[in-house]
Amino acid sequence: MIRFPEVQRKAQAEIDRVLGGRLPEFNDQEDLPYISAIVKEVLRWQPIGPISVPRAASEEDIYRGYYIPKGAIMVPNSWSLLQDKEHYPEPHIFRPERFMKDGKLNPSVRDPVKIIFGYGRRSCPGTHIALSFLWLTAATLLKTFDLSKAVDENGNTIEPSMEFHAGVICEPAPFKCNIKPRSAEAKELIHSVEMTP
Ligand code: HEM
Repeated sequence: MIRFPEVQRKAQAEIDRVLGGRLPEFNDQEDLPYISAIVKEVLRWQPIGPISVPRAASEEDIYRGYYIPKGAIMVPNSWSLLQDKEHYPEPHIFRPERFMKDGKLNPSVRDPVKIIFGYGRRSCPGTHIALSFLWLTAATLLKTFDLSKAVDENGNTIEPSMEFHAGVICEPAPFKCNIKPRSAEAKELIHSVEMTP
């Protein structure tokens, strides 16, 4: 959101139009398709698991002309599937709109969820809970806070480095930013859900 403020503005416009002055709930998902599109694009654009869990071939096989001996270890390249130009034109660009059509989610676009949570019968059993919480966290943050670039002591904007740690789990390197309540009303909403000990 810090790097792509126009996405943040569009998401907040959708949230304000649909929710008015209240916080999002799980059952708002259908009415907030752009938030769902952002979650899909976040999972696609910089996948947390660019390669998936290796598999061993239980039998020998031939796939697209390649001979695969029994016992061969195969490493799924999720990154390459998520960067496939045929499914995601200009794949290096962060563009949630690629998942939308006529104001709704477009079911004909390949869903990154089918890739990022692994494959087959050992795919992630936490998929639904992870997606629900990702969605609710994104919607709640965007409803209540403005995220923006930090400013240094001389008043210069600090651009986020956009560096990512390489590894089995790929996460962004630490970066400075501003996170501020959007309004006095947003502040009240935040305090209204504060946990009491
Ligand atoms: C964005 C969040 C998450 C991502 C991207 C993710 C991704 C993955 C991937 C790629 C695998 C390997 C699947 C395969 O072998 O094909 C996996 C396995 C697994 N995940 Fe997740 N996961 C997430 C959240 C969660 C959560 C919230 C839970 C639990 C509540 C969970 C529980 C598990 C378990 C138990 C396995 C091992 C399944 C098995 O080997 O049979 N995951 N996950």
